Amino acid sequence: MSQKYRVFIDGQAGTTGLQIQQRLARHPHIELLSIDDAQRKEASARQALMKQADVTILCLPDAAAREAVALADEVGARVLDASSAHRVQDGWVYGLPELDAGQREKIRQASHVSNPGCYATGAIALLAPLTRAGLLAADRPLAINAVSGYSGGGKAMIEKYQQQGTGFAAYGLGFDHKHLKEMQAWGGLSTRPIFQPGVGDYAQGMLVFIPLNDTDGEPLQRELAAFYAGQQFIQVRELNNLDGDTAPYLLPEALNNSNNMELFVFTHPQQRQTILVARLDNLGKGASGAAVQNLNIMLGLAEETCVNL
Ligand SMILES: NC(=O)C1=CN([C@@H]2O[C@H](COP(=O)(O)OP(=O)(O)OC[C@H]3O[C@@H](n4cnc5c(N)ncnc54)[C@H](OP(=O)(O)O)[C@@H]3O)[C@@H](O)[C@H]2O)C=CC1
Ligand SMILES: CC(=O)N[C@@H](CCC(=O)OP(=O)(O)O)C(=O)O
Repeated sequence: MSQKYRVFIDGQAGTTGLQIQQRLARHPHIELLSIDDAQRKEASARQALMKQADVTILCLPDAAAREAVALADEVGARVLDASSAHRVQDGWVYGLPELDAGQREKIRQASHVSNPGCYATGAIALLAPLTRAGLLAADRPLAINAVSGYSGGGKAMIEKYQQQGTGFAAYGLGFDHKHLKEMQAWGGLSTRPIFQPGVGDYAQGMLVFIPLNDTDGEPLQRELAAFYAGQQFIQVRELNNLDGDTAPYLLPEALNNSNNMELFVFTHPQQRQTILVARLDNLGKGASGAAVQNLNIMLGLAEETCVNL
């Protein structure tokens, strides 16, 4: 196929934007429309590029993303939004292609696709098949913990960590993290979970944990393995399968620069205690890799093209 699709990245100079740009620069079917640096926050220049583009990818803070969508809608532009502004909003399709059997087709047809949050990608991938199968009750009170590399906080956090080496920090202690809504909505939960993340003194890579008391892990692992069988980017590991090289530790950086995500189930059958874990690159399957995967689906291109850095 020789046709090239035009893509404009609004927010191309940010962390997510740059990573998408790097991926798309070598994409055989994409021509990147770029904006003059001096004009990158000017509405009219951005809107002109949105009009020319087959898809505009928004890599902006939430408020700026909302404004950009208004500009895009005025010229009927197709949008893929990496921000958290539209993830549970009517009229938008949630860009997790592996969510269920019909999600890819919804993404392919959509004019407005919202790329999932990094933590939410891991939590929803673990929860959705299990709540749907009735193996986890929708109203079960859950706690979700996670650790992310500092690149998850964008340019400001990267600068802070690189200059000051701030060390590990726990947050989410106000019970209001911005990924909670999408975790609950797409994870199939009727009860709001507690979500308590942390940021580590390393650049990228994340682990998302869901500990479960009074629960056997084996049927959960079986369901996850069956549900994701054949998916290119989600690998379900064997029960209690720690990395051979690094056991007893599970390292957050193992999938960096890839669009892959691993799901693990650790269980103690006698104690009936289980921990579900997702491992992914917050900038890969958690952001830019996922955005390129969604873009490929929106344009009817091979899903795996240039999703890895
Ligand atoms: N980092 C991550 O792991 C993930 C981030 N995201 C989301 O992606 C979006 C971008 O995040 P991230 O790349 O980390 O953020 P960054 O802070 O690294 O980049 C944001 C970019 O947007 C630009 N910008 C801000 N306001 C405007 C505006 N009004 N018009 C045009 N450009 C503007 C900024 O410009 P300037 O350079 O001048 O500041 C900057 O280049 C956010 O919504 C974030 O939540 C999603 C998943 C993961
Ligand atoms: C370490 C860190 O600060 N992480 C960010 C989440 C990054 C992310 O996924 O952002 P989006 O919701 O825009 O997708 C946070 O907790 O707010």
